[in-house]
Amino acid sequence: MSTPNTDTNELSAVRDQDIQPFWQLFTTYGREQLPKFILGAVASILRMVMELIPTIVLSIAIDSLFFDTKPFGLPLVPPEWIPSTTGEQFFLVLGIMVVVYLLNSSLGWLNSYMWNSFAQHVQHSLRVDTYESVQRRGVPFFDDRQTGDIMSILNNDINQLEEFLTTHLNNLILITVRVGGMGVVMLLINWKLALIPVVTIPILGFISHKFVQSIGPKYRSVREAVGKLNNRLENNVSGITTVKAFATEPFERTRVADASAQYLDTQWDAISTRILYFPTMQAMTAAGYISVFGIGGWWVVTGTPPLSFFEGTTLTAGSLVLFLNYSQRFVYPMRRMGQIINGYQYARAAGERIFGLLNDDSNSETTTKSSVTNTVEGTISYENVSFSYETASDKSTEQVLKDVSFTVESGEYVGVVGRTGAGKSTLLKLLLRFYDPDSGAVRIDGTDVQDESLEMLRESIGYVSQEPYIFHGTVSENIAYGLPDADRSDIRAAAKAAGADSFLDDFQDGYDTMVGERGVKLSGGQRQRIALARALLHDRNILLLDETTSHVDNETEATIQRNLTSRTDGQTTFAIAHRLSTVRNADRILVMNDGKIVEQGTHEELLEAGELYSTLWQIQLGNTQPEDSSIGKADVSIQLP
Ligand SMILES: Nc1ncnc2c1ncn2[C@@H]1O[C@H](COP(=O)(O)OP(=O)(O)OP(=O)(O)O)[C@@H](O)[C@H]1O
Repeated sequence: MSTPNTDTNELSAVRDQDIQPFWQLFTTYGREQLPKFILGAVASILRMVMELIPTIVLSIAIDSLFFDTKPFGLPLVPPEWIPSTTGEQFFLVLGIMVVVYLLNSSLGWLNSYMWNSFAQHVQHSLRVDTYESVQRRGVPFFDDRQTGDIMSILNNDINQLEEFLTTHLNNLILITVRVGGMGVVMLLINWKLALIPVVTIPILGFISHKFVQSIGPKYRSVREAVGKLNNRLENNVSGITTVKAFATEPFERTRVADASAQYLDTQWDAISTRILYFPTMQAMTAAGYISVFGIGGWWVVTGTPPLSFFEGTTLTAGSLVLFLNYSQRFVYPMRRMGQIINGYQYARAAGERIFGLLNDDSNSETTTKSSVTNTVEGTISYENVSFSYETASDKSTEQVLKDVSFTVESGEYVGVVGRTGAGKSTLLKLLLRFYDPDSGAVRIDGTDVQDESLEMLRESIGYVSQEPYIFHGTVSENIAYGLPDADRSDIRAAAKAAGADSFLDDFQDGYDTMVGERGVKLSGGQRQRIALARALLHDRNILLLDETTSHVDNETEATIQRNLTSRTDGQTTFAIAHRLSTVRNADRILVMNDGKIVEQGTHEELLEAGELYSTLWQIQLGNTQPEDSSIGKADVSIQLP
């Protein structure tokens, strides 16, 4: 039985697991890049220290050089190093400023270089690993999920983590050092006056925290509304011909307007909270700044502190300038704090989704034992195979294949026919191990396919699915998919055998024609023939053709059949077909009905038996009408042989 996901929203449900995304990110992906991270962090810290120095030096210059109220001295510098004349002292201050600003710029460059390199390399490794992990999943994994959900992990979530590493984590270090450094310097100069700006830090932090708490759910609503609006627009644009054909433009306009209005409402709700945040932060910082200016200014002007609390400490004009400069510079970093917390929340959620996927191996394709066969002869047997799909939304386990048994000799050409939904495609998918049977075994050359290496198994099989996928690129790239070194003449020969040469020769760019996304520039029949050519070029020992020529005209199909007969000589071939003429000349035809093989034999034998195959044949000839209402329209409408 397939191993489906029973949770429709499993990719978001992984958040509930005990995942420490940042720990895992640093221990698994950051380890190799650790020197860059450390160097970047050190540069970041030193840079912030450098930023503190000019204001300190300015405050000393004001007191000692401009107003001469204090003897000249520099913290941490021995007095014997200090020059004696005012002019020399001034040039020392000037020199310090120049060196500090030069160092600051160099450290800024080093910090950005190391940090970006660290984040980009981590992002790259993480994306490739996550893609590989997705690619390893079995087909049931993809059956139960929307492509958009998987894409959003591979793209948005990984970008979100990268942005956190590049911007927010770096900013966090910068802000901590800057605000902490300024706080410490002020406390050292006048701890009592420093209490005013320092006390604003936790208040600003609290406001930021409250902001994030209230804006978080609003952003989530915005993202949901964006998702709905995108889905609606994508659906409508993709289905524009249906919209036009059914003249439903007014109806669709209303639906788009509704989705857009929902987006407007949620976005406005978020904006009205956001625009309150920054002025509040500014007002708080301004209150601190004005208090420092009021108290400090009065103190410097009168020479005495305005309140008895401040007695026992001194304040000079230079120190006041430093206090005012530092308190004003609190606003910007504290504003950023809100963005950092926001970014952290986003990145954490993204990390949980990414690592939830990476840590969960339950849907991965596995080979139970190592490869036991090296080359495949092509004898295939199904032994009492039963199978049912189980989907997330519908837990019913109605059997699609019921106790199916048959054997096909190497080199046999086998047609598979039957009503729509009889289980024909599923039968072939079990051979490819897209799904595993609930009971029974599928064997190739006597070996259970579950005991083969998956790679070996699939490399022995050429498969053309009912809706073949054409990649964006040229015709020849599509035919030679997976064989980049294929010879042009081999590509042409495969195309010829698949009946594609006739239309390719008419194309202006021939085999170099760009086919558009999913091959939109080709007709259905042309797409099928390119997919068939692709399978033929791979020249595998087993060939599975699922309705491969259903979209081509009878004449072309007859040509393809003739080519296939000679080209697939020696290959074990299964060909599913509704148009019975397609498999008329098969060595054997398996007739399926309701998950069982109800008849098998050659065309003539089956006609003679007068059972289901014979009925279907007569219907296709137009000699009879379907009596059994369960013979679907699709069976009746197919073309005459
Ligand atoms: N991935 C899937 N998940 C759940 N059910 C599925 C899945 N694929 C097919 N089915 C169901 O299994 C049954 C058999 O499908 P299958 O594609 O094998 O039939 P078929 O004989 O090839 O039909 P057709 O001739 O229309 O292609 C159908 O009822 C179908 O709805």
